[in-house]
Amino acid sequence: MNTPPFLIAEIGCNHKGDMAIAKELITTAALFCKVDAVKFQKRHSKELLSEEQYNSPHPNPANSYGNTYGEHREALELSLDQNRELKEWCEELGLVYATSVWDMTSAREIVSLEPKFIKIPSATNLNSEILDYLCRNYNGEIHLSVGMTTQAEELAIVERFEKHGRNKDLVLYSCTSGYPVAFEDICLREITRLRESYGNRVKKIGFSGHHLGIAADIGALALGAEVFERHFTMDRTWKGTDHAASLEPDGMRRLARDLRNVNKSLAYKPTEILEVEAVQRAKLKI
Ligand SMILES: C=C(OP(=O)(O)O)C(=O)O
Repeated sequence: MNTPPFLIAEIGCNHKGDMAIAKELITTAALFCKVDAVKFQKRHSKELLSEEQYNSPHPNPANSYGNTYGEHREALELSLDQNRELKEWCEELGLVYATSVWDMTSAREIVSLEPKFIKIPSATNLNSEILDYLCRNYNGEIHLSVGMTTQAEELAIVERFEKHGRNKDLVLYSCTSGYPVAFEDICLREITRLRESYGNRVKKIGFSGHHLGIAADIGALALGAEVFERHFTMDRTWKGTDHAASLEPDGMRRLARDLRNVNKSLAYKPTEILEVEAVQRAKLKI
């Protein structure tokens, strides 16, 4: 029997800074879509951004929730206490809660919540201070995306985890960092390359998708990905970069269903003629 796929609805900042929307997304992900986990993002924008970046306008003003990029990021941020409340809400609904951490303060804060896993986004995977901190101070799984990352950087990341003796807690995600990603840029065979290079050095290979539809995720499953992350929103037309690259509830529900069904079907025939076929063989075969 194949390991069941693990599907994460990436809420990220799609709650728009509103706890009611965050809870509605969690409840829908649990009860309607039946995913395994939901994920958020934690940032301290004053720590993460230079003063100049903080005070500059959003590069795409139509997507901005504030007068500057920094204000925009703050408007989309939930506090540590709010994250604690969301984790409790997830637990009540039987969902795994997780968060990606974008800076050291966020890493320390989220470690204190003791989630089942913590994610390192592609943008932060070269921050050795965060990687070392998590390897030393956090015992759960560490999930890490390799969008915007060279193969030499990728190897150095895996070696860093090995040096800490934490590589068997590492889930490495293939990812193309684009919003949304065109089909020709998804590059699903990167999953095969990651499996061949690191399959026996890390815990699992995953796929973090920012594309349209759900077909590519099924391809990723067939190529051996075991963990799947897709952005999740109540409405793809809402303002913001991630919404357009997200699945709405019915898309997420169909993805969860199809991943599980295709996973069951990925097998060789255990006998040359299956039981179901024996009946047909007696009736139909000439
Ligand atoms: C941006 C994130 O991930 P990825 O690099 O997989 O898109 C994230 O997890 O916050």
